[in-house]
Amino acid sequence: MQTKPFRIGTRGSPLALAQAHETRARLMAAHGLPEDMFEIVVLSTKGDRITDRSLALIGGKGLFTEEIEAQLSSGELDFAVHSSKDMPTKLPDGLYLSAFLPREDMRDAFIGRSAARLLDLPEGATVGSASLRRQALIKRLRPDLNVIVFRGQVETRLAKLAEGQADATLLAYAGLKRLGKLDVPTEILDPVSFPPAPAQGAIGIESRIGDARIDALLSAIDDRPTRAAVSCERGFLGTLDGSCRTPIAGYATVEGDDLQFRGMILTPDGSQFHEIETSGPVSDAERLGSAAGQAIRDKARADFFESWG
Ligand SMILES: NCc1[nH]cc(CCC(=O)O)c1CC(=O)O
Repeated sequence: MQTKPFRIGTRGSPLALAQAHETRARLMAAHGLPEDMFEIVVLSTKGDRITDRSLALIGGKGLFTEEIEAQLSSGELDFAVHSSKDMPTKLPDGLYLSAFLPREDMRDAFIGRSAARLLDLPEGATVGSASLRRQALIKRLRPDLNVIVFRGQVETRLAKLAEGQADATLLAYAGLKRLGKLDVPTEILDPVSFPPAPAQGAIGIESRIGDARIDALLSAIDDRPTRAAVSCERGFLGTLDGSCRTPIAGYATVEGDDLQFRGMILTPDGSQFHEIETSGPVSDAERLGSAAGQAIRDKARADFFESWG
């Protein structure tokens, strides 16, 4: 019988804390455990401390997870709550994504000041985003727009927008919803023309491989359809490029035993892109994603993909 509280690792941003609290609430409900059986341990990561440079330039996704993973591996934490989107495709030896909460809306939200919709922005308007994927997708649809780097927490980006540093910005709808900012978006972008990042909107829980006690705790809140969709999307991402230097987009939807996936890769300026569509059984989720990655790579090799190095 467990008597000491479970130690849950998380970053300290309001979004990360909301995700840790949601995870705790689901575990309390699933197991009938009191709140004080879960201790939320807030850790600062390199990604949180460095806010003035593009993530792609300072080393990519691992920046938000290194410190937390070190404490998971050493046993100081029992499990960690993450945005699955921020997780590198390769995790440190001995750790894995052991559970996923039911996915929130996966789409991107557009927040416009000078127009409510992306396609209605005036010519040459400025859009703030630090995401290479969003930058490329914006340029693909609106090559005239001026994209500037917007980094930092959701609140920071919204403040920059309100100050007039840009005419519009884009954020994950899921994050805005989790922060209770439902009325902030002026448009929810269609995922076919503006596909989300792999694993966007899915809270993932990382823990040690072979920790039967933690596996038993977490399996009660694991959402199988979300696991399948995220496995497929991460399979796609992993085959193409594990870092975040390449604009890669894609999402899977699951209905019963059937999984559908759409993926896209773009040049950073959005002038060239390739799309792929596939479907198959949920049991093949990861393989479907990596095969789609291989297929889109083959399609693209002839023209632009090779030149990315
Ligand atoms: N890279 C930051 C990040 N990581 C996860 C989310 C949103 C929540 C999610 O996708 O689950 C965000 C903010 C954003 O893209 O607006």
